Amino acid sequence: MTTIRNLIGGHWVAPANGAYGQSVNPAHDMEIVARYPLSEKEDVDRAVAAAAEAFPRWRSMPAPRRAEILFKAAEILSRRKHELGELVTREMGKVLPEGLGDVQEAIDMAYFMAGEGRRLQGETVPCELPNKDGKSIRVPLGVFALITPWNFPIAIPSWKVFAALICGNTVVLKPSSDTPLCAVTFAEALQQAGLPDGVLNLITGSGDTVGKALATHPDVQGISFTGSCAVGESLAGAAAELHRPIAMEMGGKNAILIMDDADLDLALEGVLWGAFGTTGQRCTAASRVIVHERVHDAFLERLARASANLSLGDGLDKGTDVGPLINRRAVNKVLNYIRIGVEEGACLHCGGKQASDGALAEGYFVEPTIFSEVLPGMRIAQEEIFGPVVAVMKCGSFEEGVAIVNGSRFGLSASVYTRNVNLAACAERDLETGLVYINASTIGAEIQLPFGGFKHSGSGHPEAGGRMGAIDFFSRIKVVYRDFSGRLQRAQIDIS
Ligand SMILES: NC(=O)c1ccc[n+]([C@@H]2O[C@H](COP(=O)([O-])OP(=O)(O)OC[C@H]3O[C@@H](n4cnc5c(N)ncnc54)[C@H](O)[C@@H]3O)[C@@H](O)[C@H]2O)c1
Ligand SMILES: N[C@@H](CCC=O)C(=O)O
Repeated sequence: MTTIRNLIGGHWVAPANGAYGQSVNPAHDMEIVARYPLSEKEDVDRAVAAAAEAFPRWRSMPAPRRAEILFKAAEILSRRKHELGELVTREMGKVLPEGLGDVQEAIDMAYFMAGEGRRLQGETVPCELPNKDGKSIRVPLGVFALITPWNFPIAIPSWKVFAALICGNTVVLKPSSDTPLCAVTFAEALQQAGLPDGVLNLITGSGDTVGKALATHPDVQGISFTGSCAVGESLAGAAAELHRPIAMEMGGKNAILIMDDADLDLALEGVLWGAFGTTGQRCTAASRVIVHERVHDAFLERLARASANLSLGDGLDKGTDVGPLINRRAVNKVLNYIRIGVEEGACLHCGGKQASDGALAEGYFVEPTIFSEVLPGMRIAQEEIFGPVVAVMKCGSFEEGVAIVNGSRFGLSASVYTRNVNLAACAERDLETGLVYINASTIGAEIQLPFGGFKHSGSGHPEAGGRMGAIDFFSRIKVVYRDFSGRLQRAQIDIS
């Protein structure tokens, strides 16, 4: 077990109150992975002060020089990929190939954002008057509060940290209390890469205390939040009052639509991976599957057979397909939704129980669960469960299928399986989600494009990835006019 500290102004320091919490291995809940500071407002104040102090020098460093540090961070993360991937599996529970993928996403993001250091351009435009020019430039905002969840414990901090830093901001990162050691190890890699003191600060502790104090701190200029709708929307109200920009990446109720002409082998793989990969704990997880009535029964039977063959276990074991849920609260939440589904009259087609045979009793395991005969309005088809539970529905046409997909308060990711190019094009146009996949599952977005949801899944600023998303959110545009005529030009033209 490791005892971790907060990172403030380049130093690893104990919390002022001396209080600690524990993160555990969700596959073996007796194994304590780390003790982490249960920080309070005082610690947040110190971290924000350190970030504010570091800001002027970091902002003045040319972006290509800032990029060199990010390139180095990418190299260090690559060298330490296996160690970090295993840590992700131990602290968060996802299977090792996904743990390694989590780290790889951070490496990709570091390289991508480092490249952006040479492309932080604005524009230069011709002016209406002679001897005058005008340009727009990108400038950083100042100190950013970065608040992150546990399900991508290295990748998600990296989305925010690298984008904020390359634009010249300094940051205070508040990771989830379920995965503090992952965040600390990530921050250590950036320190090793030569990041100046105070540019990245990290404070652990509860959301209600540390997260709230950070998001509402008077010296914070912007907030980037990824997590649940309930928390995100509460922060949005506070951010509006404080007049500061906030990006919110929140939950989903993502759907796969399978048409009668689809390649069913491909669709089956997409549903299995989308619904049960990461134990259903992705914002993009496929939790609704809408199947054309002509292929519904055959597909359902194949899906049930394939999911019954998935092997549950410790994600570090080679044969494991599905790891544990993050904690006991998550197990109770998922089992409660399974009970609700049964009460609502859906058919519990397979799974549905906590798995507790042998070593599984030591962890937070729930069987991959399929409900069939689900109606679109049922709670299991509308609310984010965030576990290995999928609701299968039937549709009679493409239009009906699209209406079911869109009949949700969420709008993060959707996919369609069809061999008909016209239907694929219509899906691309008509699906009301920030991400649309054609003949691929709802998960597995790439970092070089913006990532964000419509409706209650996001704030409409897709700050996670891509130039249009991240760079636009973490910088603002300043316009500069230079008049080098040396005289009053107003008289020469009708000008407002
Ligand atoms: N759209 C995306 O990109 C994306 C990605 C991953 C996860 N998610 C969503 O995240 C959720 C799961 O993550 P979670 O359980 O960690 O979410 P959560 O909302 O409980 O916590 C997210 C972060 O917010 C902090 N927090 C909690 N209460 C707070 C408050 N009052 N003020 C400030 N901060 C507070 C937490 O400590 C944590 O660091 C799911 O809903 C999932 O869909 C979304
Ligand atoms: N990057 C992941 C989603 C991250 C959130 O949970 C995906 O695209 O599936």
